[in-house]
Amino acid sequence: MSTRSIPPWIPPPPSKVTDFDWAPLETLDLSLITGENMDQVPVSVVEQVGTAFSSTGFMYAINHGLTYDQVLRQFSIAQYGFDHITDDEKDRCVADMREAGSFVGYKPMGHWHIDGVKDRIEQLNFGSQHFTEGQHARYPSQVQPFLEEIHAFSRFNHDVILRKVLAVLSLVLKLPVHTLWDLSKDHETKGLDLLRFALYRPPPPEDDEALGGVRLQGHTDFNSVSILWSQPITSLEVLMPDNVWRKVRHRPNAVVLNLGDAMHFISGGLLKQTIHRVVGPPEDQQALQRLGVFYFALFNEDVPLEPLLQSEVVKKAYHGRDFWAERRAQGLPAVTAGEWERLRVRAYGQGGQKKGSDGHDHERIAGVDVKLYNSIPSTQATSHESRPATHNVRASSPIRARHKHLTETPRRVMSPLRA
Ligand SMILES: O=C(O)CCC(=O)C(=O)O
Ligand SMILES: [Fe+2]
Repeated sequence: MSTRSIPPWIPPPPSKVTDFDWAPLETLDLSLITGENMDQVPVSVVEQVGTAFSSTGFMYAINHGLTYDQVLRQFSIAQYGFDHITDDEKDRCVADMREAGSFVGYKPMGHWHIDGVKDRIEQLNFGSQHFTEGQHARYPSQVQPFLEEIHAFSRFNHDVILRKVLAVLSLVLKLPVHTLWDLSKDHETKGLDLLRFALYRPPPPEDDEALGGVRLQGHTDFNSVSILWSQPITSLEVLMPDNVWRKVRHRPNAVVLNLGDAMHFISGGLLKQTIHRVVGPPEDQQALQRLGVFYFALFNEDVPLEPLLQSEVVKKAYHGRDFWAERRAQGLPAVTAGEWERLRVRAYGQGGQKKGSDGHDHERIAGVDVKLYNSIPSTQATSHESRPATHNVRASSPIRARHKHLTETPRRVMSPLRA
């Protein structure tokens, strides 16, 4: 494999602000899952993961098998890409989000306009079906020399981390250990998995002002399992079961796992698609760019998002519910994983949301009510200095809103994306 020499990406220093009410997340030790087919799973792991994903819905995972240097190499490639791709190449490779509902390629800043505010997130998305040589031209020429390395890393996410997580989750659903893997394994021919590099640039103060410091609106991911490679900028927040946003603490060389809509549907709602968002970091990180590396896994595109009712626990969780009632009433089947992904990508951030009586933004996708959250206050550190700077300046910031008992109308902010 080529390992072209490029400047190493040095993780930015962690914030000195540490007195947050951090999200108390469980840690999955992936080395406990063994066997050639990654199907030897201790009972204690099944219990731990089952509890985590039916409550908080987020977990750390460690001992995945890559060294931190191997992971940082991907961050270096990502940074190199964002630093060197020319405007012409960005234009040439822009992802067809509106028509095809696909993130594959380059996502420019500002594709999402909400209430006149443009997002400040650039992305490069590598599709699992688009690593073959004939597909290389989809990607900017500046990153083409790295596609082999990116592909290998992407495969590692799928073939090791995802496979282990799906083995555990199949057992959580009391199904044969390979069930969820069998629905996901053909990602290079029938899948829409994405390896994503993302660069969050600090917004101009007026944008932060308008959006209350929120940079990616509270959302659920669209896919099955999201693998977020931990990075040091303190910005990711999870909406916990007690309805409080808590920050996810950086752990070097760990991943943060969460589940998306597709897993929620297929498990009859037993497994949670947890709401999360990205907010401005503490003062000492405000000026920094935030680089992210993510793997968004999905079931193969033709898999219907029907609950797996052969599982007794799924059946029980689904009792009295019908995710696809509206479609059935029109004589239509449940959507497939691919359809759901494309519909959400197309709609995302295009202004189709409506404010609900609960204050959240709602989008109707395939007859399902999809919520985008902005109005719940963030839990903050106890000291004044530790609050994100943007949260100190606005009368209507989330912090102030909390003190006003949430009487303000929530703002519409950029919704997230994918996954
Ligand atoms: O930037 C992050 O940490 C999370 C990004 C995210 O939630 C998404 O892209 O769906
Ligand atoms: Fe997300």
